[in-house]
Amino acid sequence: MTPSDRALPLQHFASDNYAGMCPNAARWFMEAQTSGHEPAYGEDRWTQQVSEGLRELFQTDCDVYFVFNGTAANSLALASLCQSYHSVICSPVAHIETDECGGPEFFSNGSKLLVGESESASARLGKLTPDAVESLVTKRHDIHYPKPKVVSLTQATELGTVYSVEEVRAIAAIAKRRHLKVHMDGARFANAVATLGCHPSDITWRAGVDVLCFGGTKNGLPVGEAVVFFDRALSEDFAWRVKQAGQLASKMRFISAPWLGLLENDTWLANARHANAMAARLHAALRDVPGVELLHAPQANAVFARLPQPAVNALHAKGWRFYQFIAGGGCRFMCSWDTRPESVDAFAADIRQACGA
Ligand SMILES: Cc1ncc(COP(=O)(O)O)c(C=O)c1O
Ligand SMILES: C[C@H](O)[C@H](N)C(=O)O
Repeated sequence: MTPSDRALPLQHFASDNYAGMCPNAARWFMEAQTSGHEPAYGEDRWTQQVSEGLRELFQTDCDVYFVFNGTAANSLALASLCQSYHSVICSPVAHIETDECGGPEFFSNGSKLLVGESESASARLGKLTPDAVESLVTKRHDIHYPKPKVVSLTQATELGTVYSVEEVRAIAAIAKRRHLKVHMDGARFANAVATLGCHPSDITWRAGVDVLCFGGTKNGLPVGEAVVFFDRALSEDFAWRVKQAGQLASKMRFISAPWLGLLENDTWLANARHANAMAARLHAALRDVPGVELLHAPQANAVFARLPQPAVNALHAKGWRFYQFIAGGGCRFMCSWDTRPESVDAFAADIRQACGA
């Protein structure tokens, strides 16, 4: 039986971007839709309500903006933290380095990304490490070197791992000591909080993070990421930066209202917990399949594995979609808020068959 023969529509393991809108987000989207005429450009009641909701969630008076996607969120947030002659320290597998097509450099008018290398186990798991940050910050102080100004962490990382509270604090402590700002690419922030079981403030402003790009798209929204400044001094004029970049939605309510669906009853966490659980289910199902080399245990909603190319080809021929270009390491099997256990089991069965088990 091929995936297309299955009764339910096929679900893929390429990206959590493949999933649709979760029911709660959809309900709020329709609530905003059926209201008739409403103020534009963020002056609507839903945008105000969800901004207040995020301040309550993070337990601090943070400044909140909404943009269409994560690349814009990261690029504009970084541009607001540094000048063109500054540099941003990130991990070698950081999305801002590998998958944003120079957006951060473009929107900051030239800030350079400095890749923090380390031989440590953490670095091999996609994390930026304190020693890598310290090494880059102290490497040079001459006028020819783009002055480090920001440290960027991805939480959860591009390799599906999660910084602990202590790890975030350790990097932020170096950043503060070296007068750097801390940016967090939180495209999968919900998945990290679900894994850690901590309060969202514990791995953000309480740990020293200055700005969080809070991903909603991968968590069940149709579109839309929140840029959350925990230091309002850093968001001065950010609204104009958003407008100039073409990221200010005129009908902002259709981005912000679905966010209320995520915040309601902590749906954002429930969606993330489910996606993480599906990754754990897939990892367990693949553990004893001959030919499958599991790269590391999942800490969020992705499983990374190396498969023989013929098996990859056979899976693609059966209609399964998944990426092989992430972080230069094997196949990435990404689970979403709506991934069904049956889809995981069917995919694992096809992997087993493709590997000749
Ligand atoms: C870690 C990470 N950061 C940011 C993004 C945002 O990318 P996009 O501009 O595709 O929404 C993504 C992928 O979507 C991602 O995986
Ligand atoms: C890889 C692609 O850029 C997207 N961020 C994803 O994670 O699917």
